[in-house]
Amino acid sequence: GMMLLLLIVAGLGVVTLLVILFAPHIRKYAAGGVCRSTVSLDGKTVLITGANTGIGKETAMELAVRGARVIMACRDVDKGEEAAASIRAAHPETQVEVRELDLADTCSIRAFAQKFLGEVNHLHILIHNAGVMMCPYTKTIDGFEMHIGVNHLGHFLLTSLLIGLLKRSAPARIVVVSSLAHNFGWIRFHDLHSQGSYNSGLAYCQSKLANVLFTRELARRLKGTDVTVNSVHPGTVNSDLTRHSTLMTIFFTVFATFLKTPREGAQTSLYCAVADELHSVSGKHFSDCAPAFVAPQGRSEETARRLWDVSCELLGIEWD
Ligand SMILES: NC(=O)c1ccc[n+]([C@@H]2O[C@H](COP(=O)([O-])OP(=O)(O)OC[C@H]3O[C@@H](n4cnc5c(N)ncnc54)[C@H](OP(=O)(O)O)[C@@H]3O)[C@@H](O)[C@H]2O)c1
Repeated sequence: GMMLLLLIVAGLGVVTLLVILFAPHIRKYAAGGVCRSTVSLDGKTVLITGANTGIGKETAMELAVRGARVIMACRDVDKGEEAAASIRAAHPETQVEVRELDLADTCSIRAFAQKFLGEVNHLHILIHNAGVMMCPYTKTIDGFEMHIGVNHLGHFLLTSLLIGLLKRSAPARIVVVSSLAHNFGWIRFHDLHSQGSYNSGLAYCQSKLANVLFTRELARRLKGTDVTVNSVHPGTVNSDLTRHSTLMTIFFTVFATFLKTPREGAQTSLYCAVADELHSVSGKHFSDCAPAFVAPQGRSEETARRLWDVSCELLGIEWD
C-alpha cells in the first residue's frame, strides 16, 4: 500500500514538473490558428446567434471591428445588451445591435425572422453559434429534445426563413459552429429526441453531427447561388458551455491554461466568415483556420438527406 502511494505521489510530481516545463508550448499549441484576414466589412450585415457570451461575443466584436453592422441574436436581451455595451465600450466606432431570439421556441424564431426581414435589406454573413451542452433532459417549447432542438432544428428553421435574403445578398456566407464532438455522435433516427434513453453527452454529440450533416446538405442545395456554408470546430474553449456539467466545469477550470480563450476560439468562425481564399469553398469543415477531418458518419450523403427531410417534417416546413 505504502509503495503504491509513493509511486502515485512520484508520478504526480513528474506530471506536474512536465506540465510546468511544457506549459508555454502546450499553451501555444492550444491557441491554434489565427484568422489573418484584414478584409474590411464596411457596409456588410452580420447576424450571429448566442452572441452574449463566449465564442459568439468575441466573434461579434471582431466582425464589428472590421466594420460590419452586427446583429447579436440572444435569448436574454438584457445579457445581450450588456455584451453589446462592453463591445461598444472597448470599440466605440462599432455598430452592434441586440435582438431577441430563443432557438428553443419556433414562435420566437419566426417572430425574430419576420422583424429582421423588415429591418434589413441585406445579410452577408450568418453565424450559427448558439449552443447548449449536456443539459439535463429538457424539451423545447415545441417538444424537441433540447440539444437537437436548439443546436440543430432551431438553426435549421432560422436558415430556411433567411435563405431568400442571403441569396439576394450574395456573395454571402453561413458559418455553422459544430464541434469535434460530432465524431462521437450518430443520428438516432429511431429516437431523435432521446425519449427511449437519454445521455446528455451523446445528445450533444448527435446535435453537433447534425450541424455537420446540415452544412453538407445545404451546401449541395446552394450550389451556384454564391451563398456558401461551412462548419467549424472552434477548439476546446474556456467558456460558459460547461455550465450544466459539474465534472466538465471542474475539468475546464483545472486545465484552463491549456484551453483556448473565447477570442482564440472565435478565430475559425471568423476565418470562415471573411477569408478571401474561401470565397467559393462550401460544405467543408474547419478547425484552427484549416480544413479539418470529418467523421465518416458526417460524410454520408444519405444520412444528410434523411436528416434534412426529418427536420422539415418536424418543423412542418417545406424546403427544397
Ligand atoms: N467551448 C468549447 O470548448 C466548444 C467546443 C466545440 C464547439 N463549441 C460550440 O461553440 C458554440 C459556442 O459555445 P461557447 O463555448 O461560446 O458556449 P457559451 O459561452 O455557453 O455560449 C453559448 C451561447 O448560446 C446561447 N444559447 C443557448 N441556448 C440558446 C437558445 N435556446 N436560444 C438562443 N441562444 C441560446 C447562450 O445564451 P445564454 O448565455 O443566454 O445561455 C450563449 O450565448 C456552441 O455551438 C458550442 O457547441 C464550443
